[in-house]
Amino acid sequence: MTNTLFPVFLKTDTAHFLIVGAGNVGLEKTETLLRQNPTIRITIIGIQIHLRLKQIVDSYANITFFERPFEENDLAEKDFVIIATDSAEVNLNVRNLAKGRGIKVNAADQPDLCDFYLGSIVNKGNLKIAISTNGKSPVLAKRMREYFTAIIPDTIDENLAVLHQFRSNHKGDLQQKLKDLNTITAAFSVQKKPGFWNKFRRLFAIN
Ligand SMILES: C[C@@]1(CC(=O)O)C2=NC(=C\c3[nH]c(c(CCC(=O)O)c3CC(=O)O)Cc3[nH]c(c(CC(=O)O)c3CCC(=O)O)/C=C3\N/C(=C\2)[C@@H](CCC(=O)O)[C@]3(C)CC(=O)O)/[C@H]1CCC(=O)O
Ligand SMILES: NC(=O)c1ccc[n+]([C@@H]2O[C@H](COP(=O)([O-])OP(=O)(O)OC[C@H]3O[C@@H](n4cnc5c(N)ncnc54)[C@H](O)[C@@H]3O)[C@@H](O)[C@H]2O)c1
Repeated sequence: MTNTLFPVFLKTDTAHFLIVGAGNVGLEKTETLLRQNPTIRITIIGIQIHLRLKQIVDSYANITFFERPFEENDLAEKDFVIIATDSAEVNLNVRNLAKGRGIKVNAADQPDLCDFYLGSIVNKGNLKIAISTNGKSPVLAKRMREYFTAIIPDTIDENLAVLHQFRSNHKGDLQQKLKDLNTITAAFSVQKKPGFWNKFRRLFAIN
């Protein structure tokens, strides 16, 4: 097995993230988290802070910043750590201390230090797709995000609302409910769109 990653969808309302490093990468990762949940709880540590990140910190009550070097106690009561300093030594130290406490770690440019990777995310209301290339090509993950964002209509969220309603109101037994749900979603079946995968193959020049 060469790809053993298991995607999960994390509830961010209850999670507290620690970001160590407040430069370009710290900024990018903060924006990435905020894009999914503007009220996500984040603590950021950095000796110096990127100007734009300072503006973000100042405008979000849910983000706390400490302008100093990382200390072990920063890990207290954190659920996840994103490591983004420009010192490989500091990054490794933070990772080892976090591991000792059972806290899961992402290190921006060091896959070997990561317990989890951040994915590229397609957002269509309640439909969310997370994309990974198993660390092989983040830029392809970005391209795939752009592709799926373009081809999936925004109105999919309206379809979801109707389906949710139907699902909640259905009075039949489970077998009947499943049958009916499959029937009313038949328009989304791949078999109904034979041209789709050919177009996809052409786009990515796959033989
Ligand atoms: C998906 C996304 C999420 C996010 O970070 O938010 C993400 N990277 C994104 C973009 C991106 N990152 C990089 C480029 C420059 C082009 C290139 O190198 O390809 C671009 C493209 C761009 O910016 O346009 C540089 C880079 N990234 C990593 C390395 C180190 C290495 O590979 O060894 C290097 C080289 C550093 C160097 O050379 O110095 C490593 C990782 N990057 C990952 C995630 C994880 C694997 C995800 C997967 O399985 O695919 C992993 C393993 C760890 C992690 O960071 O979680 C986000 C897309 C957001 C979007 O949707 O737009
Ligand atoms: N900028 C990018 O897009 C990019 C892309 C790929 C990889 N990287 C790598 O990622 C790392 C970070 O890049 P960057 O551009 O964010 O660097 P940066 O210099 O902008 O930021 C580094 C941050 O780490 C902080 N820091 C250093 N030692 C610390 C400590 N002991 N405790 C707390 N904070 C500490 C600094 O104060 C600063 O806020 C570098 O190793 C870089 O090579 C960067």
